[in-house]
Amino acid sequence: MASSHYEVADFVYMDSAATQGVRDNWNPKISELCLPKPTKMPKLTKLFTMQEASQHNTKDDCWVVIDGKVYDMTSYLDEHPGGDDVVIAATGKDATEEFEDAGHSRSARELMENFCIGELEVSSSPEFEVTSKKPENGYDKQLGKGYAKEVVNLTKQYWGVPVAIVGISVVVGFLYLRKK
Ligand code: HEM
Repeated sequence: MASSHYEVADFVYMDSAATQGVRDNWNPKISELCLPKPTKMPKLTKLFTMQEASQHNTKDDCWVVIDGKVYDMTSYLDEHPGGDDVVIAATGKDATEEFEDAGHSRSARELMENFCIGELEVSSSPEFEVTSKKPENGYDKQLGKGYAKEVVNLTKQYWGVPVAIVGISVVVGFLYLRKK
């Protein structure tokens, strides 16, 4: 009988006498030998920029971005209990707040996974300023056809550090001069 199970066993016999013990107790299932468990297969996620997602903003082609994921709602618009206009108005931006404000049920959240087509590229989130020219400093990340000015964000986040350094230097200098 030539089944895949026997073909694998024959291959072991051809190996060497050292495999004798292994061979005698050899009874693997073919699935255990060759194939990774399907649950461990990596999932490929398509990434979209906000620029790209925002081009799908009509009744016939409607994508929304909710919580970092991109949903193609075109086929569901007519059935959407909240209407199509609210959804179309929420295209081209992060619609998480609007989605949450509508108080969607658990079944709505399960249903929406059927429309997920990918994820948003992190560097394309709206807090990044988009410029068409590549800036010269090293902080900027590429974003679709433009460039995200991450330096704007870094400045916002770390402005306190230089201010603290300057403040401390002024106080120390002042005390030093007074002592003299
Ligand atoms: C794939 C995405 C979405 C799915 C599957 C979905 C599904 C649903 C469902 C099933 C309901 C009925 C109530 C419930 O079961 O929660 C609903 C209501 C509603 N949805 Fe959505 N929705 C989606 C996206 C959005 C977005 C992006 C917005 C707004 C920008 C929105 C606004 C609303 C509103 C205003 C209601 C009516 C709530 C009410 O009348 O109480 N939905 N949606």
